[in-house]
Amino acid sequence: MFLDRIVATKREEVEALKRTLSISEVERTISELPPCRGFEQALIGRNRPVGLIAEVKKASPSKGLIRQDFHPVSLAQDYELAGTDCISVLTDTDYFQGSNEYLKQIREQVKVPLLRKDFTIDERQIYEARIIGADAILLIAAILTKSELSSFYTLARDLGMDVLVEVHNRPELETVLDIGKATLIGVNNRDLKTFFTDLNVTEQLIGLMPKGIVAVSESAISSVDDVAFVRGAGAQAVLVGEHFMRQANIQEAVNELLGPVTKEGAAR
Ligand SMILES: O=C(O)c1ccccc1NCC(=O)[C@H](O)[C@H](O)COP(=O)(O)O
Repeated sequence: MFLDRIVATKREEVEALKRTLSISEVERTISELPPCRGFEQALIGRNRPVGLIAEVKKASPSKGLIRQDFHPVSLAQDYELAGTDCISVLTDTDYFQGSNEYLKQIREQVKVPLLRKDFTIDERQIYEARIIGADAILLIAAILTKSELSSFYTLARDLGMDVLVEVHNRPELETVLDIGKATLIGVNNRDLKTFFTDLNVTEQLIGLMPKGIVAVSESAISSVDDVAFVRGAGAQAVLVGEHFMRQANIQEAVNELLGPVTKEGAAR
């Protein structure tokens, strides 16, 4: 299964990190870094009725190469100019043709809070995320134990980052809610094991979330009707990658999908 292959690759990457990243050294470096930009806060005070995390995504396991003419900084600048609340940057190299360098370069050029989109399975990756300039990390419930979800969440928060915790089914959501830490939860409409996508997953899971959670609908969103559907289901924000990556004019595409900026920030 593809997800198992991705996690196996991450285990190899973590072994390499163990040789190159000293936690005491990175803790010193991190203590001198400026604070993170509020990722979750940007979604709460969103620029439009529905918040947007726009993704910088060159390729994917399900679709192969998505964007040939791929200039990550220029894409991120277009997203920023279009009033995107947050940007997600895929840093996995083997399966998404992403890079830590892309996130570092984008960090230098845009002010929008950044999500490091990767498959976190070890605490070293969390330190690494902070050092390369992430404001938030993704924790995927499908690949972590309950105890890992809890301890990785706490570590990321201790390092000043926000955490988007991703679920795809009811047992995963129940585990996350049982831990009782997550305030920002993403429902992935894509089953990462089969790649099958279904926006109804958003409707099913957001209905089970308590009040106070910032809920994000992720994946397979490509039309105004899709946005209206997940918004009607209770999503305060959407995470969109492939649809934007296939457009020639990114700024126009953002405004067509989400509507114009209204700065209708909403309380939870
Ligand atoms: O996108 C994939 O094919 C994929 C396969 C296996 C694991 C994760 C995968 N994608 C990560 C994501 O969650 C998406 O990049 C993100 O939600 C945006 O989705 P989309 O708008 O459909 O590009």
